[in-house]
Amino acid sequence: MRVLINAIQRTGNPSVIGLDPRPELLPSILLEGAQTPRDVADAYFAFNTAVIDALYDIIPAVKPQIAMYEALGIAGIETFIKTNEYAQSRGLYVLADIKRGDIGSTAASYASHLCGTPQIEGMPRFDVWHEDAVTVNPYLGSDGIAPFVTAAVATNKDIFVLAKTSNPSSSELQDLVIDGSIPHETVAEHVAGLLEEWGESTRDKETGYSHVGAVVGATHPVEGTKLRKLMPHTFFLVPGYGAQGGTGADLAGLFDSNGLGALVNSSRGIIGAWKKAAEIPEFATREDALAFVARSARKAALAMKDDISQAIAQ
Ligand SMILES: O=C(O)c1cc(=O)[nH]c(=O)n1[C@@H]1O[C@H](COP(=O)(O)O)[C@@H](O)[C@H]1O
Repeated sequence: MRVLINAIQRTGNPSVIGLDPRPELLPSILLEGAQTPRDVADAYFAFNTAVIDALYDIIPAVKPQIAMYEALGIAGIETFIKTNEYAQSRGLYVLADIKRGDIGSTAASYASHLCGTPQIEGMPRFDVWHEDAVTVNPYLGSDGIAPFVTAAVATNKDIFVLAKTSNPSSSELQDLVIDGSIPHETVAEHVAGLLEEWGESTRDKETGYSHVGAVVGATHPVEGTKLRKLMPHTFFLVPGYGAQGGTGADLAGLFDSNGLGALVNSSRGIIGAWKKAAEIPEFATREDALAFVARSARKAALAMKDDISQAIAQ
């Protein structure tokens, strides 16, 4: 996590902005005349670059969610990749939200998201996705995770594994108490133990954090605070702030004693901030619309930064 931690310290801002474009989050002028997936994907790219340009100096990272891009097929995937490349060129850490999980041999192919295409003799590896970290699902256990850990260590990148997710029905599985376990623990707490174990050999001496992070939703602050204590070497990605109801007050227990250890995500709350403006002007041109999106996103991101600083200072 050293690269991410350096970026957080450089900006003094442990937040990540989710690049999750959808048609309803774009000013309609950007989609005027759109007839094909490529037209929509091009509008998404213009939208993303406007947001990145507005924020790159005040945030450490972006988190593009692949679902929104996959929905557009090849044109969408191209926009996802171009967005990642553009964000990296602006100095941002790209945490790609791809949530993969499969048997070991297939996971090894998915892990090429981090370490490049599988190597065939005489052929170089291609870093096709331009990602610094990915999200991973632990449901298949250690053989589904190991290839990602190997890829992350080989490339000095990171993975973030789902532990306690922000959605309301996460309790259906993650809060189940494992009968017979001593001390009694929930499934999420058991995952916490596994994450410490999976990351152990990859810990950075200076920061104490491994290459294996955990996803812990801001919407479950009591459980999150418990998980923070169970995972002293595991950096948290904290989604659920903003649009899902998580607030600054919910974040305090998720950071470590140095005010590090967590990266708080907001997607709709920032890229859709323009829709909440007291007055939305008629946009005469696409440039006007993008400038308004950019200004609103910056204002919302600065407010989020302040909110998190206050939570850490508590
Ligand atoms: O892995 C994630 O990022 C994630 C995990 C989780 O528990 N909850 C969660 O909302 N997310 C993602 O975080 C983003 C949240 O978006 P907003 O609710 O718009 O801020 C989406 O891209 C979700 O897919």
